[in-house]
Amino acid sequence: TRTTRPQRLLQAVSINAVRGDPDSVIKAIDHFCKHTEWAMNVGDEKGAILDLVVMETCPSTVLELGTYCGYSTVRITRLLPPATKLITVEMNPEYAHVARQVIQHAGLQDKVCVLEGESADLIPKMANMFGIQAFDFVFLDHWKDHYLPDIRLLEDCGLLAQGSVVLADNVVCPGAPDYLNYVRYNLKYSSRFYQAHLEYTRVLDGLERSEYQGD
Ligand SMILES: Cn1cnc(CNC(=O)c2cc(-c3ccc(F)cc3)cc(O)c2O)c1
Ligand SMILES: [Mg+2]
Repeated sequence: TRTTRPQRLLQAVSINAVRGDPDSVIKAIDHFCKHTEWAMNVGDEKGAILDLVVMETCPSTVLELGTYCGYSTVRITRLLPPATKLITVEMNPEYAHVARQVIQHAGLQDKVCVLEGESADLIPKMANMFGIQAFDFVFLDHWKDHYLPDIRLLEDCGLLAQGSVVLADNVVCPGAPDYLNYVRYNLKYSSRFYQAHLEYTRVLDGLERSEYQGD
């Protein structure tokens, strides 16, 4: 096929979504994935849970690992007050390029920094790069076997503080068993599971919300 799935998703956004309207971008992507072509966005059902957790956290510094096409980036950023920044990390340059255009279509480009590269390389540089102490909210949605090493790296870099909330997608499907075991049985976290379904399907999945209790 000439075009890639992310490019076809972006085309659906540019045709069906209103420029500067994040909700119309979200609706256009969900419609595309339900009626045209499945894609690994967090989706509408888990997205509504993501919205609730973001709203109750009221974060001022946000990190997302795994941008893909920017669907969850738009979902989160549309809920943030003007002064806040969201940093999102994507290792695949083609995904990052599509995500920047989706984020721009939503009119949220001034609140988002899309970083290209490996999360393990970038996390240790973030405090200096952005002049931040800790992240109030972290959304994990990248390679599932990177969830555990990356949350440990965030701890070691002092980027989690008491009350920091880490929300992880796909803890059932595809699954992140080592990560779940860590956050559920480690006293440094208070963790709870939100049962849902894999985006746009009836397959069971869910999100794990883990609150850092401090050192
Ligand atoms: C290539 N790549 C770049 N980033 C990533 C990280 N994301 C995932 O792997 C991911 C995968 C699935 C999924 C795929 C096939 C299937 F049959 C069931 C589930 C769903 C998700 O929500 C995901 O986030 C993968
Ligand atoms: Mg996911």
